[in-house]
Amino acid sequence: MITLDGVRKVYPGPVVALDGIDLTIPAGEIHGIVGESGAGKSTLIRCLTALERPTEGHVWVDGQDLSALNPTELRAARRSIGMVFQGGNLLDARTAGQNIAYPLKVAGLDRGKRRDRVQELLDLVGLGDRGNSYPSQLSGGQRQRIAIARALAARPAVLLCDEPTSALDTQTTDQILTLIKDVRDQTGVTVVIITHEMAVVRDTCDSVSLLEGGRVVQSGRVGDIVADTSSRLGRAIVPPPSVDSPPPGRSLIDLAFTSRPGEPASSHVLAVVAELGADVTAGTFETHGDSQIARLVISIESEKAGHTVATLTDRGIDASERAA
Ligand SMILES: Nc1ncnc2c1ncn2[C@@H]1O[C@H](COP(=O)(O)OP(=O)(O)OP(=O)(O)O)[C@@H](O)[C@H]1O
Repeated sequence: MITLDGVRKVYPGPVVALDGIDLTIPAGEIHGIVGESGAGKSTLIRCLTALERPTEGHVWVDGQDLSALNPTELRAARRSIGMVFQGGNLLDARTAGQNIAYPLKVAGLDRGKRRDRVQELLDLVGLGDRGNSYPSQLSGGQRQRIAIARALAARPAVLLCDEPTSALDTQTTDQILTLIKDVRDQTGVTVVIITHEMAVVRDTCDSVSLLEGGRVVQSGRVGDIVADTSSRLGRAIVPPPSVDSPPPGRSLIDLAFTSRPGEPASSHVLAVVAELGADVTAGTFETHGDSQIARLVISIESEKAGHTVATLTDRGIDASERAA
């Protein structure tokens, strides 16, 4: 479990990078941290590894208040925190196996136990026969698998991933995210993923926090956030479908709604759309838990657009005209 309690970080300048962060991430959860460049994501992750000390507040990782530890205790505590960076950050002059063994050597594990643990980790990340390969002989996805194995070597309670897939293509990204989920399922490790890719949040994270100007402006279960049609973050995670511009004289209207057991919204919404004489242009439907999240684009004659949005809104449907 990770807890941040009133964490502020002010750099000389002064630059307020974190402005009072309160956040709890339960054990075994995969939590995404999203936000624009400069929002404070890297500072937050550096505070979680104690590479950075908060100016105010406390960071608890796996039951330990990092701010209360002396340098020796901190070195030991860092072993319970694994880190994975964009691009892997492997040591090029060492083989995959030696990269994974390195933290075990630092931890003082004897050679035989190291060898067994390295093989176990290579198997865990699906590269059981690549221990003798150098990073330059591996693909980007394979290097990232080795980086994950190295981060897990000392059996950390927490795995911090800073943009783990942003250097990878879509297929490799999916494989790495599946691996992170499998690792969490098998080991119970708590995972924090910093990402600018909303698809990572949608497909992988249990919960998410949005940082803006060093503050958490929204935080919660991904399923709840995407089900909340008024949430900007929810719409970023499940975006409306992209469609071509409408022909002259017609306008597009975006609808967002959520169907839950006992509250099936789709037939109601489609009936209102038909009653108003609008056409359905495109739609996205996604299931999160027991909710079905819908984003619909409808088209209508431009002079009826204002009335259509007002009627839909009156009937409790989230609707907005798409800017031309
Ligand atoms: N060492 C530093 N000294 C002074 N200011 C810093 C330092 N590190 C970060 N900052 C500032 O703190 C703020 C937050 O930066 P941070 O790197 O945490 O944001 P970020 O969300 O990770 O951005 P990015 O996505 O671009 O990496 C920014 O205004 C940044 O310029």
